[in-house]
Amino acid sequence: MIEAHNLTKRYGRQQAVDGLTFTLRPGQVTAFLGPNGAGKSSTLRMIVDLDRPDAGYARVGGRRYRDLPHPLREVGVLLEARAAHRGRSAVNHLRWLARTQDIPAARVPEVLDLVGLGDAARRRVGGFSLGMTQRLGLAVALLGDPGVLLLDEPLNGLDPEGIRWLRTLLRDLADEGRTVFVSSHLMSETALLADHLIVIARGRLLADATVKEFVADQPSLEDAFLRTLEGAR
Ligand SMILES: Nc1ncnc2c1ncn2[C@@H]1O[C@H](COP(=O)(O)OP(=O)(O)OP(=O)(O)O)[C@@H](O)[C@H]1O
Repeated sequence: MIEAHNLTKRYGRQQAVDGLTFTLRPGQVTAFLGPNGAGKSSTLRMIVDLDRPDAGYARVGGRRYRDLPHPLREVGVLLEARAAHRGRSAVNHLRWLARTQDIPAARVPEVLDLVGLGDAARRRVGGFSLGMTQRLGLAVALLGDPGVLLLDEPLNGLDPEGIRWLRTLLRDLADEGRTVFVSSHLMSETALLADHLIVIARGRLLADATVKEFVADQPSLEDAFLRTLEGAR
């Protein structure tokens, strides 16, 4: 479970996140939607303590991120897909992370296979394509077999086969009882991927609903989304 309560963040004069409150339940894929600059990444960063809120708080499984003894084993995060050391191989990057979090080394080949990087395990990360880099980011997120996944635009850079693969993977992870939170700008993909939606604009909550409820009588998720944004102006 992920809880945000009155989460608020200002950068200088920019109100990035403005009193956001929501609760995400396990067993569902929740999409995080909002236009550019809406505050999605800022919210995700505050959930995992990469940024301090000015007010409010976020909790993962009832605890603040900083109080989790082995964060990677509880929350899998894909925020900056290019965060891996470029000179390292994928397998060495994951082994190093596993060591820091008391995760058995045997998990490394497992996650590499899971994300389809088994054959590229020994290649330098610096030579990876965008899609491969996303897959490595997912491997990092899945390394600790966490119950909560926070993925910032994980579909970016994936080819159609990769998108379908990720959709199935996220569905399976949710069906296993995990909480899956995914930001995206791809409306038709989101409609296929998500059960639930959190929609924000200018840091404020516009909708917290099932995809079905949110789309209601609109022709598509894209229509419902754009209409909601217009209504909030
Ligand atoms: N470190 C920072 N310093 C200054 N301003 C920031 C910082 N991080 C975010 N902002 C500002 O906060 C607002 C929200 O940005 P954020 O990246 O959270 O939005 P987003 O919804 O993830 O956008 P996108 O869909 O474009 O990735 C924007 O106006 C952005 O310029």
